[in-house]
Amino acid sequence: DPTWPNAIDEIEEIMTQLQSFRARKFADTVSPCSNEASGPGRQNAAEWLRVGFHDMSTANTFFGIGGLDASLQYELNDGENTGPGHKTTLEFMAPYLSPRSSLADLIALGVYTSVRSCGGPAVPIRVGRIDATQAGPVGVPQPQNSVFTFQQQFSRMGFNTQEMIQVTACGHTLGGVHNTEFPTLVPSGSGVDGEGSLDSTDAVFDNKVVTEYLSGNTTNPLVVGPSVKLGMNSDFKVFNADGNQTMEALADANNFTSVCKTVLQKMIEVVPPSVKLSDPIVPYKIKPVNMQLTLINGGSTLQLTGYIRVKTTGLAQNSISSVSITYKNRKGTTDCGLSSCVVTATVQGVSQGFDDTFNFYPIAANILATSGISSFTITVNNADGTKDLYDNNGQEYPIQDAIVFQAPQSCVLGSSGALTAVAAVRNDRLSQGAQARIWYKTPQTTSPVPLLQNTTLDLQKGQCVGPYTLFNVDYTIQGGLAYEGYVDVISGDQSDSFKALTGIGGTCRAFANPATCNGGDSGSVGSTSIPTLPATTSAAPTSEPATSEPITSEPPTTVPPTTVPPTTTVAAPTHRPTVGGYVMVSCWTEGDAVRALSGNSYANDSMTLESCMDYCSSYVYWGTEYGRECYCGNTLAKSSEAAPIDQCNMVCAGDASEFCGAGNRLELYSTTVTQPPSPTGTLTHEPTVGPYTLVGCWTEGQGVRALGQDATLSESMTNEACAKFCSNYRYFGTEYGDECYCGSFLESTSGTAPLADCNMPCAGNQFEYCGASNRLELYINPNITGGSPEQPAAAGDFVFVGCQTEGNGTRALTGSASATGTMSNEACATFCDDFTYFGTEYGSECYCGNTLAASSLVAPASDCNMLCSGNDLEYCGAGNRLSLYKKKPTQIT
Ligand code: HEM
Repeated sequence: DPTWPNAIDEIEEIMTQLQSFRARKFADTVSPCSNEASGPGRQNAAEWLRVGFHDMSTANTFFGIGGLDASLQYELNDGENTGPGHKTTLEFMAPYLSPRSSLADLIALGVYTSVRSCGGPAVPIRVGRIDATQAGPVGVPQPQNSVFTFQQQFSRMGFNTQEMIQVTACGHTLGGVHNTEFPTLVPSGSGVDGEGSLDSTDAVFDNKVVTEYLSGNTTNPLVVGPSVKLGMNSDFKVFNADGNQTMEALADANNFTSVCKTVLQKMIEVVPPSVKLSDPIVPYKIKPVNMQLTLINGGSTLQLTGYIRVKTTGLAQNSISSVSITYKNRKGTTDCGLSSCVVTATVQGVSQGFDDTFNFYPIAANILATSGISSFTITVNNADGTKDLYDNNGQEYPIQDAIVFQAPQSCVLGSSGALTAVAAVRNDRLSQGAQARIWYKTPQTTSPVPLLQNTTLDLQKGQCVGPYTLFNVDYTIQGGLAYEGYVDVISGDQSDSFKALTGIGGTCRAFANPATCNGGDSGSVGSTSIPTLPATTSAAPTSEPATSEPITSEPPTTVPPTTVPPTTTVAAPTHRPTVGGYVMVSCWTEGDAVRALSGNSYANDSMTLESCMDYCSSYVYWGTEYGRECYCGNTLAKSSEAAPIDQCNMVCAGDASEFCGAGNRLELYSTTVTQPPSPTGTLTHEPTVGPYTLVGCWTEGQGVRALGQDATLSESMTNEACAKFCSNYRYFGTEYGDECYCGSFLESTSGTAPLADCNMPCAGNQFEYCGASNRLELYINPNITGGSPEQPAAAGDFVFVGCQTEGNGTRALTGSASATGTMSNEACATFCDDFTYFGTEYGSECYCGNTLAASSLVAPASDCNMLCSGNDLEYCGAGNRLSLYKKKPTQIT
């Protein structure tokens, strides 16, 4: 493996995590190879390969300028890059542009991705290309050129005649020539969907382009047909440049594959001499992913979260039982306070690339903020009892705790671009100050891809919380692309970098229960200026307000507090129904002269349910007792038994908002999974939760919450918990993993989003999704009637699409129709059950269909404003307006 962290990390992830858990989905539009996501006759895989060539082909290797540098984005109107395919390809890649993945590297990766998706070789990918900021010279080979010109052009690119023939044959095994771009070569009516294929298998990376040419039965429009007379038969001119010698060698299929691998690699490695490319990317065997420290519990705990990704290609299923990390404290020694330095996890999800599969093991370690962390090692615990230790090529995996980005206290609003970035700086480093480098994208008029820029700002010193001090800065990202931004926070020689703004919420959360300042600049304690950016909405999640008086950090005396914590502003303690993958069993007695749980144990004054869970994460049971003790075990002593819940009345020493048993009473939790979960189908969208059914993934409203009537926030949030909290409401939705919103109706500016957007696991259950930033995991209980008229988000098995016009001279939906005086969206859903779509119109009409007429247009949601004849709390379209619904995707039914 490369030494982690590494400059290849981001591209490696985009390249290999294609599907399922934490998928980056880079191959979606080019899979399968025949996919025509941009319209009929427009094969995306072929377009991606051609983009690689066109961007490179203006290179001048004699002067060392140009090459694969993404200058193509500024050259789309120069007459050499005709057709829509270059633009659609670059637009698709644009969101992947980041401080760690240049557009030029993404174009190179596109060559690998499209070729591999079409069954071709794995073209080696090296990264480090630098993006041009303006158009380069012209010089893309054009079909009317002479063979002499072609040879000169390719020689300028660094290719000899043989390589010219090879790389052109390798490119022209995919896709075709288009009538729209080359009407003289592919006249109207010929080809399929206006496309004349370059070989008979235009969606397979094979050598038919060679063998058909040699055998004389090719239909390649650049070899035969009208191109011959017009002198535009460029493939003939190129292929024949050495009397077919090179083509004959390519008639061997294996040779074709290996030659293409070589010349396509050469093609994407034409770069200016100033660019230093990395070694070819080989997927890590073991890779820490998204490792993040966050200061929590009033400043007493640094929570380490992230995943250990393990390559499982070729391994038998379930051959790994768990993965552990063993960390060292800030000083580099193995004393982690009273708690253990080992955290163990079982698999949470799997992902796949073209050639590899990966398991993800979620890490959640609560580390004493005073002792900190500097590095960790990884142990893979195999099912056969053996262990494999990984130490990052002898360096251990480094984690710095000098400055950490505080995602909960940071926030960004997609609409306005208002960003607040908050970091925690260790008090012994305050003299170094703190900066934020903000990476933001702004739309360009000269390119379909926004420009990535950055600015560095000083952070303002704020509140001191225990051994850390919070710093913050406000910045507005112009241009509407705030969610594609990133932040690095920097203090002297240390930084916590590449924090994607998609990963932070819309509401800055106050830092709850700050501990007494410890070693910091006490002068700043009073100026608790961490801004709580008001969400645009009335109902921000109700986190506990920050206490103005820090909670005492003195260790509890022998009798820990038994009831409400000392300040009235702290939320009342609760029994948490779930903690991580564990559910509460009950309050439980110790055994008769034996411990109820006889595995490991520890005790300290920063006890929380989480820290006990982490400590016991390889056990079936754990329990906290007497506020500060933690016990683990795989069985319960026979003589122990359930006790009334109110006997567990001592709050946790480290978190006054939760209970940790009492004297001789365990707050007992048990794992929800008896077996380690199988590595497939783990994390899911729950189709039903009690009486609620999943509608899908929905956006927040514009400037107002989609569900505005009640809200709560919890570190043990699940869809079940939110359903319970919202049980009087027609809708509930979970968001950002730990937020819960209720409403009797849905705001009309909230709309559907791709289900894949809702990609955050619930804070209280790692196996179910709870929305994401600005995305609700939305549920409806159709039996509860709403408070005011609305367009229901779902009816039967259908989900609301939008308000649509009728077709132009035709009905939008032509399958079946009915009209009654008792119409409702539910009634129409039942009537249209066999169809893909239904729509209600003019209050009492119902139409069904499997397709929507192309001339039916999107209308403002407010146009669909006629109440249903059978339900005056719902809208059923209007005159010439359909309230359109579509069947739910099978994933969520
Ligand atoms: C003398 C050199 C070349 C010439 C004159 C040439 C010319 C052309 C022309 C005229 C088209 C039709 C474009 C359209 O109608 O959309 C085309 C398509 C294509 N070319 Fe080339 N090409 C050359 C070399 C290459 C090379 C080296 C590659 C890549 C390695 C490549 C990849 C492709 C691909 C994949 C398509 C299909 C695009 C699609 O289906 O959208 N070409 N080429």
